[in-house]
Amino acid sequence: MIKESVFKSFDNKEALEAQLAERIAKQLQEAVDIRGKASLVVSGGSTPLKLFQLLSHKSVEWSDVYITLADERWVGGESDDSNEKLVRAHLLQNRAASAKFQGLKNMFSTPEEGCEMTMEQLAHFPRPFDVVVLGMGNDGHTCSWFPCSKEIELALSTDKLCVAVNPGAAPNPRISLSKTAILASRQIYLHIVGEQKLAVYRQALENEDANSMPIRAVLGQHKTPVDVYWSA
Ligand SMILES: O=C1O[C@H](COP(=O)(O)O)[C@@H](O)[C@H](O)[C@H]1O
Repeated sequence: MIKESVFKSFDNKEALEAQLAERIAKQLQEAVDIRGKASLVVSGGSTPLKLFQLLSHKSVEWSDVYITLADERWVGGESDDSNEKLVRAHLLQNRAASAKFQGLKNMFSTPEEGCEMTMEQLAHFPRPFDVVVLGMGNDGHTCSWFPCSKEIELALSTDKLCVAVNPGAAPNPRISLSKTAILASRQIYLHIVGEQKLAVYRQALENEDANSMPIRAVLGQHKTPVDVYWSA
């Protein structure tokens, strides 16, 4: 059994998003006040869209905030599958338009070829990351740590910042921050919505086999605080 992390439950997603956006903004500004700069790692997919919009209006010294992605699909920046496109359209707007964003996808044709360059491009990021916002798929994946991929053990064991992933059961080759990179953070949030994700989360707490449900690699560790934000 995995010991449950901080679990915050909301009646609706709007209440969750409002509180999470407020908390992230506060932590980013505190990091800027203390260290002169802050770093934020966000996930893609469908869940964080409104959270991004709320965050973009927050009063933070955004020009001192470095933003990147937990994972990316290896597709062009104009594709609807691009996590970078989502971030550009919904987070890097309004007050947050001046944040320093670095995407994970580059001009190489595969994530295997592009991985080294991505790591170089992230080398100047303030670390440990101040805030990491993760999502979770119904198969228990987080970042692009897919249980069905042949790279899952590497993603969960490498000391490198990034790993190329070919999910098998999900579309598009991916690049993902590694478990080592994600856990080297001051605060992780797991942002999940709906009864199905709640059931997946509860199933993840049942044992520690991270290869079959990679979210366990985050929930089953005690080095980095993980707050779970769930709404119906
Ligand atoms: O493929 C991905 O899926 C997860 C979960 O996405 P959601 O649509 O269920 O919110 C996401 O966290 C990850 O960044 C994305 O690449």
